[in-house]
Amino acid sequence: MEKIAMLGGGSWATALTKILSENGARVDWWLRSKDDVQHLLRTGHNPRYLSAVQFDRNLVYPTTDLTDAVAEADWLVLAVPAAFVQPVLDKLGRDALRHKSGVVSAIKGMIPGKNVLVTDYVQERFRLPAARLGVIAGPCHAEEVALEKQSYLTIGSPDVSGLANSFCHLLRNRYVSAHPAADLDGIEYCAVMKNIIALTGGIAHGLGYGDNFLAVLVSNAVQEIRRFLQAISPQPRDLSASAYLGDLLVTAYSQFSRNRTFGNMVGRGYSVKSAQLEMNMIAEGYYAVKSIHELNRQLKVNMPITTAAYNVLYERIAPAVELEILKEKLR
Ligand SMILES: NC(=O)C1=CN([C@@H]2O[C@H](COP(=O)(O)OP(=O)(O)OC[C@H]3O[C@@H](n4cnc5c(N)ncnc54)[C@H](OP(=O)(O)O)[C@@H]3O)[C@@H](O)[C@H]2O)C=CC1
Ligand SMILES: O=C(CO)COP(=O)(O)O
Repeated sequence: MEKIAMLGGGSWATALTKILSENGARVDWWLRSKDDVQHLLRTGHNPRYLSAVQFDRNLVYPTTDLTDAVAEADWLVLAVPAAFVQPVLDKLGRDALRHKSGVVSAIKGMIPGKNVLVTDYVQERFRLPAARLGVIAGPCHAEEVALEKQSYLTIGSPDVSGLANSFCHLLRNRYVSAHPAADLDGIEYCAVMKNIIALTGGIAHGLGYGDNFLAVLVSNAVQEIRRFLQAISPQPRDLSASAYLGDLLVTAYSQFSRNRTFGNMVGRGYSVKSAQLEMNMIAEGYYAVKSIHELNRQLKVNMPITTAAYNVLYERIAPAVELEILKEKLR
């Protein structure tokens, strides 16, 4: 039996724990909330995220003890939002992951302040070879996994035929298709950037812009993402694949999108703080836009959408003013 340590207590950790445990893996699940762990132990349900999902208590072992959760696992899956993951990882000893089959990040964000990809941080901190790292990507909302709607995941890793293939095998089921891919960095950066685009689309929607504008925003976003990836991680890649374009589309258009919802509130006049409080979930794009903007100070890629989102969220430019400027730059 494969043993997996799942880190994170939110929607995506809950959905992935459902998929993995229903496929017969043992999941040692680290959550930060003692109350949530107690509730899971008592009832088999995560009380605050996808609470309808019932877990098999012979396969799923919730705990607040991080070292315990990780100790015996073959695989580590990271599903703590990027803004909070570094302090969690830093509690583990530098050799704690040395014998794992792989560390797979399900996080779509960057380490704030350091502005590095989560897998780059893990590789450096735990001195792991790149071939032991992977990302879980693709257009997939936790809410639809809970409802067992057909979904597609891509596992990116330099070790396509080993790590990526093996992890796909752990995920595939009646309603989840999983495919391996080699472009770890490109997939991870794209997953970060699509959140910024969806957030900006949400701002536009909140201001009253319609579907015509959103379609143009998304088309321009593909070009912006292409330019950025070409500058930061140049290699041939097909951006129309679902790990890139599919993820951008689901986030930009879905009712479940946290980033779009957050942007929509900002467009309607909520402050960042009140939008965050009201959502009760994490919009990674808010943090990502700062990292990408700062990274781009050196790269100097033309990124009008990211610049607009940064100006609204961090320079306190009125959304209506910033969108007026952005609209002139789109084609
Ligand atoms: N939801 C989805 O459909 C998908 C999410 N992802 C990615 O998964 C990652 C996790 O997101 P998701 O599961 O959606 O998160 P949610 O928005 O569902 O939940 C938020 C999580 O963040 C934790 N959290 C909030 N504030 C803090 C803090 N200050 N310190 C530490 N932890 C905190 C919460 O813990 P608590 O409840 O204890 O407050 C909770 O576990 C993100 O990178 C996201 O982009 C990727 C694909 C799909
Ligand atoms: O990445 C995700 C789905 O693929 C989740 O992010 P959003 O909730 O913002 O769409």
